[in-house]
Amino acid sequence: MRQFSEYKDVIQAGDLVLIWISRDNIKPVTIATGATFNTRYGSFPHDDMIGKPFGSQIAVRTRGSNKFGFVHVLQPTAELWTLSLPHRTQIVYTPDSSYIMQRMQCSPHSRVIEAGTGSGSFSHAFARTAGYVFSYEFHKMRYEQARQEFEEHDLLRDGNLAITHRDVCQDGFSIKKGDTTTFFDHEQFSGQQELAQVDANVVFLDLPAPWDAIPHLDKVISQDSKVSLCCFSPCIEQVDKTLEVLEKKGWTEVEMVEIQGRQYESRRQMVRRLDDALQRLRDVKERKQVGVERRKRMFNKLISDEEETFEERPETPKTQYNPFGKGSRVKEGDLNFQWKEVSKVEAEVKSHTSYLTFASKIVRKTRDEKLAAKAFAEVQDVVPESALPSKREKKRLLKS
Ligand SMILES: C[S@@+](CC[C@H](N)C(=O)[O-])C[C@H]1O[C@@H](n2cnc3c(N)ncnc32)[C@H](O)[C@@H]1O
Repeated sequence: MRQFSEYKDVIQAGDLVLIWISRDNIKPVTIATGATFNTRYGSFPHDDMIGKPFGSQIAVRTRGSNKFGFVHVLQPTAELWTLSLPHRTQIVYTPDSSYIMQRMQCSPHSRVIEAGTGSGSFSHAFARTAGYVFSYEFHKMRYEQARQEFEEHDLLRDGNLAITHRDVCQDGFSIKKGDTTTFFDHEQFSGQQELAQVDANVVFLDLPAPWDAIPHLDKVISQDSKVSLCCFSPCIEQVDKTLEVLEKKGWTEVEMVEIQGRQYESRRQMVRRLDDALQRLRDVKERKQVGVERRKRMFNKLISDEEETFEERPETPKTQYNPFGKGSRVKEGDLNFQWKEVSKVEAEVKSHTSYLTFASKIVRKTRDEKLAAKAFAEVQDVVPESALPSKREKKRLLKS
């Protein structure tokens, strides 16, 4: 079973699981009979997890107390892997990777180039969505670690990912036999070909100097379909240099985007009217007047040397409803009052990770009439006759 792209119901020995201890603490563990997973909340025997459905809560009694510690055992997904993977580099997080993939229309039809691999965070997301992923890393140790992880996660042999040890800025993206790569390990590619057909239509560059890698792309990108590119750069100076090369190399539709995650706090606020404010002022004035009169009476009693008696504090009616805070408390959303939805946004932006520079390229701009006719024929099978263009319209479209 491909652990990151197929689902199963029950945990078995040998499965990679992600153990959710807390929101910031998720640990990848391979389940083994007789093994134990130790945390500060207690020791969890793997045997308690085997046979349970994924997502189960596993509880153990904390030693020396009557309390229980618990964890949740989750099935691996690209998103959870991003939160739990061992960091070897800065990584791309899900808010960025999901946006980038949808902007580049990444789908099972996509052949992706990713450089560098880094900690393999984005590689997992790409591998789940794309048809094939070519990932490149020039740091030998990071290459080895990522290769081993991809192997353990079934992304290589039976999967749709290949990693190549390469400095793409210097040596480009072409892969040939003899290179340090997992590409030719795949049975399906173990034929006679010497040079790999990369044919990428999605390119993602998370490198310090993407402008040095971009000129090498022409040799490996698709000649027949639109190619989308995204460069992930933390500094605006890098964006500037990238833009220069993109223009020189004929990339179009260039756009720079920055993702800024913000926390919105949404709640309901009671609707306050002018009448409410006037009522509140009258109320305050009335209470003040009662107090002044009471103090005046007490003072008169003192100087007239009358026997001191404690006057009962006059009962002032309790405010039933005060939209300005004090008085009877009204629960947020109480149906007896009117409310409006409001939201508060965090004042500071905390999440700048990088600037995303998008561009696209169409290499062969001539129209393949046979392919167009085939596409029309395919559309005809799924679209009702009435929604299709007339014969004359079709001819005109084909000519245009
Ligand atoms: C920020 S990390 C990539 C993180 C990755 N996107 C992730 O989500 O885990 C950048 C990686 O690019 C690699 N790198 C830098 N320059 C390179 C080059 N010229 N060729 C190949 N890899 C390179 C670095 O070794 C590093 O591992």
